[in-house]
Amino acid sequence: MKKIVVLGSTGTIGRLTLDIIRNNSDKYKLIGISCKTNIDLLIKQINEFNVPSVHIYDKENLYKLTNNFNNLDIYVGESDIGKFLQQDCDIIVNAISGFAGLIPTIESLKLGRRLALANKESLVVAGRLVKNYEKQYRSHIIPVDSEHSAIFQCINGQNKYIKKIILTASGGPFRGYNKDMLKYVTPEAALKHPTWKMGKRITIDSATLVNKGMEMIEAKWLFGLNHDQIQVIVHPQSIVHSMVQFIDNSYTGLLSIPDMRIPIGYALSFPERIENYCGELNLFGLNLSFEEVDMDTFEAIKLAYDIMKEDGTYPAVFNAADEVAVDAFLRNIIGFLDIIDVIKYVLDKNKNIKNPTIADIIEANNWARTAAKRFISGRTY
Ligand SMILES: NC(=O)C1=CN([C@@H]2O[C@H](COP(=O)(O)OP(=O)(O)OC[C@H]3O[C@@H](n4cnc5c(N)ncnc54)[C@H](OP(=O)(O)O)[C@@H]3O)[C@@H](O)[C@H]2O)C=CC1
Ligand SMILES: CC(=O)[C@@H](O)[C@H](O)COP(=O)(O)O
Ligand SMILES: [Mn+2]
Repeated sequence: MKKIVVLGSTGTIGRLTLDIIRNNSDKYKLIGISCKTNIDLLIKQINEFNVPSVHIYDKENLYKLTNNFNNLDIYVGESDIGKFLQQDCDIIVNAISGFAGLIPTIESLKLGRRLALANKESLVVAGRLVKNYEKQYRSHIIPVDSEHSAIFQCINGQNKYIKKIILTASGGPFRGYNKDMLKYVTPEAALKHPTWKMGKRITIDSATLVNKGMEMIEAKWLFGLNHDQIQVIVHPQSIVHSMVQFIDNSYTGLLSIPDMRIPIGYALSFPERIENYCGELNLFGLNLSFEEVDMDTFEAIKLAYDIMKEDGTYPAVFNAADEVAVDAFLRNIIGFLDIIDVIKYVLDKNKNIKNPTIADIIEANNWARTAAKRFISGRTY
């Protein structure tokens, strides 16, 4: 019986992880969960899984927990995350969204645990440090992101023979649009992802292709690649979750229906596999297509190549500016194309720090948020 902690259990990935645990109660026991504000759902999860300990980021609704439970271990705020994770467990799933996932990633790695990592931001903003912690504390990151789970499985121990990886992108809801068409698209339209059901921020990031830019950086660190070993192609059906091309020009790819329970299940069961109740592929009904990515319209891919080459605090600034810009777009304060303009402006103003410490990265994140907010509110920095 493996003991599991799920960080961000109230989110899309968190809820799907609980679904796998629910269906494999002979293999997995949920011993800790966390959320930011959604205490009502957290309470339902505590009751269903009889969870003994929880972490909440915001203390605002703490009273709801203390009123309902006598024997629950409750941890509150960022300063408590290390203590919360110290309990005896086998796998920590980090399904927190955004920069907030970084410290929980580091605390998990310091404990030498298996980390099933959905929070791609941790690797984007601090990839080198995160990989160093993994090595130093003999912990093990298993990717949850569908493309990276696919690549992890496709490499199959043959890292030294990789020529390049081919990261597939659905192209999002605006595939084929030009900049004129993108000018007036609404948050409602951008939230209609063609193949996946996800949280709001990542769904908007898929529409701008910032998500794919982040995934390029994530892949660089996870698999130790150079920027020129990473190719992005558009594959609208989201059936081939990515491919690896080896030096002999053979390719391996991983196919399944687009259902995150498959890569989450693999991150829990690795190196074994568990049966899954997700749908099978109808091979005879498949119509797979691949297209070049339009980098002039979707500039995030070009930016990601530049950021990978520059490294330092640039990736943290890229992520922070995007988090602020996406939030402003969702609140109808800026337009769709402004998202990338905000990111470019903030990157341009940033003084890059090479080989940053965690403190440098946190500072760059805070600086970039302020710069992005000022730019959005019409002031320049
Ligand atoms: N959804 C998907 O299919 C995929 C997601 N990912 C990655 O997984 C991560 C989660 O995505 P997704 O599930 O879609 O996101 P959601 O927005 O659906 O869920 C986010 C979760 O994180 C919690 N959370 C948010 N902010 C904080 C914070 N400051 N401190 C602690 N907890 C916090 C939320 O709590 P509350 O509910 O209380 O707000 C919620 O449980 C992201 O990094 C995303 O890029 C990767 C691949 C696919
Ligand atoms: C499910 C998953 O892994 C997402 O990150 C997905 O990749 C988003 O789709 P896009 O390919 O449109 O970015
Ligand atoms: Mn992905």
